[in-house]
Amino acid sequence: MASLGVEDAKRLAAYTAIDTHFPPNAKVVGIGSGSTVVYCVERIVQKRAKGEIPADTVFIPTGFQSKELIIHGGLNLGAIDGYPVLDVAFDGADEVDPALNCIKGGGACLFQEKLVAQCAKKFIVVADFRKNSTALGLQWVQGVPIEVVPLAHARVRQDLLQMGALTATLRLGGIAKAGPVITDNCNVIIDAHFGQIADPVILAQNIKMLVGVVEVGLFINMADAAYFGNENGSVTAKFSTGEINMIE
Ligand SMILES: O=C(CO)[C@H](O)[C@H](O)COP(=O)(O)O
Repeated sequence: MASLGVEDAKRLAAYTAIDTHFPPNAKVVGIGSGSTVVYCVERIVQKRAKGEIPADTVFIPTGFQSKELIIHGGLNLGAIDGYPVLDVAFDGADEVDPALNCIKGGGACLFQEKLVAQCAKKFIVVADFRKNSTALGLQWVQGVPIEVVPLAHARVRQDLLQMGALTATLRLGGIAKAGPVITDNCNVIIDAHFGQIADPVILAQNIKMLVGVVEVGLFINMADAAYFGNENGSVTAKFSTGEINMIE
């Protein structure tokens, strides 16, 4: 029996999702952010070279990293303000619950990721087995990423703690940058851990109401399908309909 490492599991999920959900006549396709999406682009480039993907398909990034992936893959780059309707978008996730609600924003790209997902007729999540969870907040304990206007960070952190967050931390750049991570939209990120999230819908609404919050890394009822690469070489495909397929 195969025993895949995390990177191979990511690649397996990404390739399976692209092979299954990339429309043969796709006009506009969204590309998410993170390390798993790299394998989506890898697969798209392979298929395009074989003529299985139209040469004129336009690809919409969700931030700096995916823009670079699209350019370096030799794909046609578009922008979301020029293409507000997408055939499909592929993106990673930090944690996915059985209803396919997701925590996203581990790479600080959640605002553009949510905008692109919202514009897509289909939103497909790709991830490794670690992200397949029974409830949000159980496995991704760094906290829900929240994009905040810099001037509001102190107040929003206070508000989150009052709302019941166990921690609400301004994300710092570490050794790469003195001070906070600055998003592609020139904002900061607060990671707020609430423990196991009982009701992600209400939590997302309440956080979004706070003055200074641009977007919340809780993606509620957005994903149509999620593909998880497993250690044994299979892929678990979960759908918003509740259907689950094991692809061996
Ligand atoms: O939301 C994201 C970036 O903001 C990523 O999609 C998420 O963090 C998953 O990343 P990876 O594929 O590297 O595990």
